[in-house]
Amino acid sequence: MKEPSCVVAVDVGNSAAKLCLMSDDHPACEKKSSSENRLSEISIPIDNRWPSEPQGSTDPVTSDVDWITQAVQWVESHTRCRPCRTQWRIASVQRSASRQLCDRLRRDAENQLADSDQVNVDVRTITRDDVPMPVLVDHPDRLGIDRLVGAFAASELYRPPLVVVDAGSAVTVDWVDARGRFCGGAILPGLGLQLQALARGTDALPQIDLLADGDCQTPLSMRPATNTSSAIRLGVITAVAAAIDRLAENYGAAEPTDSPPTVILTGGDAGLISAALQVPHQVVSRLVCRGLLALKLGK
Ligand SMILES: Nc1ncnc2c1ncn2[C@@H]1O[C@H](COP(=O)(O)OP(=O)(O)O)[C@@H](O)[C@H]1O
Ligand SMILES: CC(C)(COP(=O)(O)O)[C@@H](O)C(=O)NCCC(=O)O
Ligand SMILES: [K+]
Repeated sequence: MKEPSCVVAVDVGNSAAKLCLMSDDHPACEKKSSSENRLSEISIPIDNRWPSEPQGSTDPVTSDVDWITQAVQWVESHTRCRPCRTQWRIASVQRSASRQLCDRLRRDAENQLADSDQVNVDVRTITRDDVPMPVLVDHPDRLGIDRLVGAFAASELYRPPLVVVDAGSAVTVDWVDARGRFCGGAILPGLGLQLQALARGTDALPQIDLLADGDCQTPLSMRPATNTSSAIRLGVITAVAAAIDRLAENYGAAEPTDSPPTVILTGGDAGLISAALQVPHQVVSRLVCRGLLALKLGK
C-alpha cells in the first residue's frame, strides 16, 4: 500500500496562524473523495489572546502552549503521515513568527532523524516567484504574500475581474483585473485594530469584544446607536463595510466589463463584515491556505 503523504498550508498573519491540512489519510474523512473533503483547518492566535478554533468545533481550545507547539500537535493528531512525507507551505507576513516555525520544524526533524545524517523535512516559505500571477504594483517585493496568494486562490475559484477582501488585523481590498493580474488595492485597519485604537487613544472608551459583548449578538442596526459599546460596534463595522462597498464600486467602474466583478471576502472578521456589506459577495474561508494548497511547486 502506498504510504500516505500530506501538505500543510500555513498562513501566518499578524494575529493568527491559519493551518489547512490536505492529506491522503485524513481519519475523519476517509469515506469522502474530493480533495476539498480531505481538508482540515484551524486558526491559532499567535499570542494566545483568544482560544484556537478547530474546524467544526463548538468548544474552542484554550492553551498555555505556544502557537507553534499547538500547530505541530494539531498536524500530528490529524494525519498518520510521517514527517518525511509531509510538506509544509508557509506564507507569512510576520517574519519572526514564521522563522520560529521553520526553526522548530527543522529541529524536530533533526531530532527524529538523529541516527541518520539526512534532515528530511520539506518546509517551503512561499515567495512571489511561486505564485503564477502577474503583479502590477510599484514594488512587487514589498507586497504582502498573503495578498498575492489570496488573489491567486480567488482567481482559481472565480473568473476575474475580482475584488479580494481579507479582513484580518488589517483589511486589504485588492483588485484582480479581467486578465487575472494583481493590480494592487487598499489597506485599512481591521476591526480589532480600530477597537484597540479607540480604547488606547481615549479616556472614556472601553475595549469591547465584538464576539463576546451581549449587545453584539443582535443584528447590526443602521439606526444611530444609543450606548457607547453599540456606537463603537456600529462605527467600526460600518467603516470597514462601507469602505469595501465603495472600493468595489470604484475598482469596477474604473475598468468596466460585461459583468460586475465578483467580490470575495475572507479573514477572521469576514462573518461580521459580511452581514453589513451591501455589495453582493462570496465568503470563502481560509482563502490564503487554499491558494497555498493550489500552488504547483517544483521539487
Ligand atoms: N476567536 C476570536 N476571538 C476574537 N477575535 C477573533 C477570533 N478569531 C478571529 N478574530 C478576529 O479576527 C481577526 C484576525 O483575523 P485573521 O484573518 O486571522 O488575521 P491575520 O491574518 O491578521 O492574522 C482579529 O483581528 C479579530 O478581530
Ligand atoms: C497588509 C498586511 C499587513 C495584512 O496582514 P494581515 O492583516 O493578514 O495580518 C500584509 O499583507 C502586509 O504586511 N503587507 C505588506 C505591504 C503590502 O502588501 O503592500
Ligand atoms: K488581512
